[in-house]
Amino acid sequence: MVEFNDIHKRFDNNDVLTGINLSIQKGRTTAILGPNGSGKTTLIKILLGMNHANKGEIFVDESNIKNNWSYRKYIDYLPQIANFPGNIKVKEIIAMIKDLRSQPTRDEELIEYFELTPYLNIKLSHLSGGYKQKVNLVLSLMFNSPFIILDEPTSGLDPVSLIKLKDLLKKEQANGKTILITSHIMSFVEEISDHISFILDGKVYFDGSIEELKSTTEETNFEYAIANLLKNHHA
Ligand SMILES: Nc1ncnc2c1ncn2[C@@H]1O[C@H](COP(=O)(O)OP(=O)(O)OP(=O)(O)O)[C@@H](O)[C@H]1O
Repeated sequence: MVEFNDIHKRFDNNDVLTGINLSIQKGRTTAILGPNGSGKTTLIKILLGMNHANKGEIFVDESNIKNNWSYRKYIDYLPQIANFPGNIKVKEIIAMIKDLRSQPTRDEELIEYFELTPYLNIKLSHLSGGYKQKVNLVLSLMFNSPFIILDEPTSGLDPVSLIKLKDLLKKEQANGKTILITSHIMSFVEEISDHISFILDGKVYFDGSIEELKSTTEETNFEYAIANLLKNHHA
C-alpha cells in the first residue's frame, strides 16, 4: 500500500534518514520503532508531505505521491504533539476540525467511548495531558478513514484508557484498516502490531513479524528482543 524507496532526510548537518526502504502492507498494523531521535516522526511527516525528503520516492497504491496528494484524504493522523490554542473549548475544536473536511464523522461515538462528554465545555488549556490526548484521538479518528497513522498514541493515557485504545484499534483492524504506529510502550506495540520496522542509524535495521524478531534475537520476551537489537548493534 505504501512503499518508501531510498528515503534520505537531512536537517542542517544531521543525516537523520540515510536510505529507508520500507513497505506498509494494506490491512496490517505496522509499528515503526527506534530510539529517540531515530527519525520515526520525520518519516511519517515525509509520507504526509509535512517534511520533504532530500532523496527517494514514496508510492501509495503504486502511485508516486509527488505532486499528487489526494491520498491524504484517506488518512487519519494523530501527531506526536498536537498544539491547538488553549483558549478553545473541546466542543469548539471538534466542530472546527469537522468543518475542515465535509465528510461524515463519528465524533459523538468517540466522545462517548473516551468518556469526554463532561469535558466538552472545558478549554483545552484546562485539560490534563491524558484528556488532551483523548481529545486528539477523537479529532484524529472521527473521519473513519481506511489508513490510520498514530504517532505515540499512548502518550499520557492511564491504564484504563490504554486498554480502550487497544480495543478500539483491534476493532479497526478487524474492519480491515491499515494502521501505522510509533510507540515506546512495548507491551502496547506487541499486543496490536503484525509487523515491526526498526529504524537505526537512518536505515531500517529490522523488518519482520514479532515472531521473526524473537527468533532472530533468540529472545522470548518482545521488550528484550528490541533491546537485544540495540545491544548487538552497538557491540
Ligand atoms: N524541523 C526540524 N529541524 C531540525 N531538526 C529536526 C527537525 N525535525 C526533527 N529534527 C531532528 O531529526 C531527528 C529525528 O527526529 P524525529 O522526531 O523524527 O525522531 P523520533 O524517532 O520520532 O524520536 P522520538 O522517539 O524521540 O519521538 C532528531 O535529531 C531531531 O532533532
